[in-house]
Amino acid sequence: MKIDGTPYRSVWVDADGWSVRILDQTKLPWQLDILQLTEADQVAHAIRSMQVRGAPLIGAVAAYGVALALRADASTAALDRAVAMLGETRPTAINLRWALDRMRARLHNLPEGDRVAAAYAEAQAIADDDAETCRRIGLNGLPLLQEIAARKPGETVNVLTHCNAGWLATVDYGTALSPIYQAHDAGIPVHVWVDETRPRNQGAALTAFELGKHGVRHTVIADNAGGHLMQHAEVDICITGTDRVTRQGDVANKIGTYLKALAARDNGIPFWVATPHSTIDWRVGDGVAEIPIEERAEAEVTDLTGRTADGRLETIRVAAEGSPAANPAFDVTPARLVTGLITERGRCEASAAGLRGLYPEAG
Ligand SMILES: CSC[C@H]1O[C@H](OP(=O)(O)O)[C@H](O)[C@@H]1O
Repeated sequence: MKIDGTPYRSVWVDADGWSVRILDQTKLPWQLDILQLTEADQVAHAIRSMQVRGAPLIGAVAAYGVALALRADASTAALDRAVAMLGETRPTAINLRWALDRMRARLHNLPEGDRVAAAYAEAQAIADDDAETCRRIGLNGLPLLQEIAARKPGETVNVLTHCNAGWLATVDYGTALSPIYQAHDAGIPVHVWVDETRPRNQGAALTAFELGKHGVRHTVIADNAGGHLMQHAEVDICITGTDRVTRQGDVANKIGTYLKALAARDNGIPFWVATPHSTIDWRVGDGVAEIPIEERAEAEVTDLTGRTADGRLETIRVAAEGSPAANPAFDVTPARLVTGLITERGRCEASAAGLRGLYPEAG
């Protein structure tokens, strides 16, 4: 996607042919800092600190982290160390495990001398696959918005989304935002209610930034405003991303998603989840019982980072001194509250049968 006319992906190999470039998402929307990563340890830090974030992007960047590790040491021990280190950075998004498993399977049996080139090629394939997958998710989600527009000709289609599941959360195009970009580009009058998404404000900072740069009408709202807007017919559809979909259709996503799904169900509003194949965890059935939920630092809840009037980034404490905080970073929405899944292969109901229908090879 573009920022002020310049095309970007969220991760790419530098012109030097080996170092890895990322946008530092902890500085957006205030600063466009492009970081150069030269070692696997820096990739691990970038994922852990959320300089890069978003399930598909985490997987793609970790894949390049393996390539950087092998460039320094192509031994099997180094490969295993890199996979283990990168795999421990964040526990909920299954894309991380998916990408690392794919890299290990591709590289483990190769002669050491062939591993570096193969690692960069496989990481590039993962990145290219993600971009094309997300573009297709947009095409498969577009009819949902076209149907709403057809029901209310000339009126705005109002979409509510949570967190950031745009191109910044993927290699390109995004997942939940991909159908919105397609609709906007097709001339459908679309407006997006952007949940600020406490505590890290991925919505207010990143989704709003993305939509603004693409010219999509949007309004940032407090996380707790969504139910009210749904009660007053201000929301036609909810579309979110996900960090892990179970084989029965349960959905792990940013904390607060479950509450939005409850409000949507109570108000008869469709609640769709956009997911690439790399986010489906076929080994897990009951998401609430089985998906590990990342617990992040208390400071993310007690403190807030923003830009001062004179343009400086500053972090201030917003919670009472001495008060502890809890910070579960994700929750699980049971399949019964999900209207359907938007994938690169089409749309399906959030169920084992629905998923097997699109992915028969999953067995
Ligand atoms: C397209 S995946 C986006 C997904 O990832 C986000 O989590 P985080 O910002 O902590 O990486 C959030 O759950 C989004 O829905």
